[in-house]
Amino acid sequence: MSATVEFARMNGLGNKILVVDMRGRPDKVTPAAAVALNADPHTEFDQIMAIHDPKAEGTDAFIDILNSDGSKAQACGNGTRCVVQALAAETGKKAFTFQTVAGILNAVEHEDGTISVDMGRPVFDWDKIPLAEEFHDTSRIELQIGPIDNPVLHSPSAMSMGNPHAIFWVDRDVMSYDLARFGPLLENHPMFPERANITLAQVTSPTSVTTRTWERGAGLTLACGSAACSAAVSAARTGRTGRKVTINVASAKPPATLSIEWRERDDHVIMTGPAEWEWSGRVDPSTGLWSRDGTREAEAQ
Ligand SMILES: N[C@H](CCC[C@H](N)C(=O)O)C(=O)O
Repeated sequence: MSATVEFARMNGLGNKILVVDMRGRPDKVTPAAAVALNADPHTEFDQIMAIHDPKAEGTDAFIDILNSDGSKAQACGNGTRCVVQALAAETGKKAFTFQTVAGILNAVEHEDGTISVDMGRPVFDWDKIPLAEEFHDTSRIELQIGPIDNPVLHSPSAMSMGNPHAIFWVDRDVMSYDLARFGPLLENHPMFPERANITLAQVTSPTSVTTRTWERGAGLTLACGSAACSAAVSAARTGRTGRKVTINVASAKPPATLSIEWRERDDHVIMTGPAEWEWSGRVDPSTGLWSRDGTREAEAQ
């Protein structure tokens, strides 16, 4: 078995993704490899999407998702679009069914190159998100940060989109908050036994929401697809918007949008947006040692 495999550096609205081709191998991308790749400015990333051989009939691949701290994620919307683009370019297929630890995901690439991912059903039960305390209604939970009588952020909507999310509603520019400071405190708050992705959301119309996210296990990222889905669902669930919204991802560079529909007929959340290939190379999935295709750097390594 070769020591190295192909990988591609891609992004979804600036969310930094490494797509690693582990097909035909029994091993996994190790947490140590993830940490090493993230420590190098050329390969630093938010998520690794490792494509493995399918484990279940009717699926195209099993996808393992790692955060940049080496921890596992159950869902990654932006990364899933990157996987679709990579596999569509390789195979010419347009529709895919993936298996992840969180379940089955269907995705399709459209004529215009955008990609829709069916992210499945949102989960609102407090113990499945999971939260540490019982809440009958998780659309507004008791949690605040800042001075007790004048909190900076409070009463988030909590839910799982396969992975845990807390959405804090704000009424001014999401970029004006010190999320680098509050993000880690909230991600690791005792309310979230499996930690949580933390999103600031400003509703700008009945069909649009602006978001910015601190990701569990990855920190401040330019964009987060599952958080965009969670903001859209939570906005509709609390009567702030309808079930079809445009999410303006304020931190994306340049600022960009995702279309999200929380489908009435089957409760599924459909996320549509772009993916972008940047460059390819080879990587050792156990150590993270890598080289880039077609460059001197590759020859040197
Ligand atoms: N960037 C991803 C989410 C990563 C989730 C991860 N930070 C976690 O739940 O641990 C997305 O586009 O959905």
